[in-house]
Amino acid sequence: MSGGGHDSADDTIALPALGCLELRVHPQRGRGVFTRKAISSGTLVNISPVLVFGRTEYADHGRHTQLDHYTYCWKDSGYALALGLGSMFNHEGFGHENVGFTRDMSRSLIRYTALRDIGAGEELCICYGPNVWFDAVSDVQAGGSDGHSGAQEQSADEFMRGFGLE
Ligand SMILES: C[S@@+](CC[C@H](N)C(=O)[O-])C[C@H]1O[C@@H](n2cnc3c(N)ncnc32)[C@H](O)[C@@H]1O
Repeated sequence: MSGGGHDSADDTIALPALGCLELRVHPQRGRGVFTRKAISSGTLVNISPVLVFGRTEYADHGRHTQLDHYTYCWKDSGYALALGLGSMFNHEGFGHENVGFTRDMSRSLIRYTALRDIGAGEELCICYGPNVWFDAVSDVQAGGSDGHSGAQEQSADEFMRGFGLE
C-alpha cells in the first residue's frame, strides 16, 4: 500500500487517518477543517467519496437548494457532493490555499493533499476558483508568500472549472 490512497484491488480505497483534523467554527467562514498538529507538504489529508448528480437532475433540483453551496463540478456537466470533510473545507484565494484537490471520476471520490507544510492550529483551505458567490474573508497576512511547494495536482483547466462554477 502506498500513500496514494488505493490498494492493488481497484475496488478498495484506503482512507488516510491523520487523527489530528477537527471541525471548528471560523467566526466569518462558518465550519471549517483545522489541524491540531503540523502536517507535512504532500500529505494526503482526506479522501471524500462523492454523491454524483446528473446535469438535468442538478439543474432542475439541486441548484435551487443549499447543495449549490457545496457541490463540485463533475463529469458530463454534472455536479458532485463531497461526503464528510470534503464539504467542510473553506476557501482561500488562488495561491493562498494550503490544500489541493483532485477529482477521481472513475472511483467517484476526491483526494485532498497538503500543498505546503501546515502548522498546528491552522485551517485547511482549498481554492474554490476565481469567482465565488460570497464575500470571501481571507486569513492570509498581506504581503506574505503564497507558500506553494509545487505540489498542486490540478491542471489549470480543472482549476478554472472550479468548485461549483463553470
Ligand atoms: C462548502 S461550504 C464550506 C463549509 C461551510 N463553512 C459550512 O459551515 O457549512 C461553502 C460555504 O462556506 C462559506 N465560506 C467558505 N469560505 C469562505 C471565505 N473565505 N469567506 C467567507 N465565507 C466562506 C460560504 O458561506 C460558502 O458558501
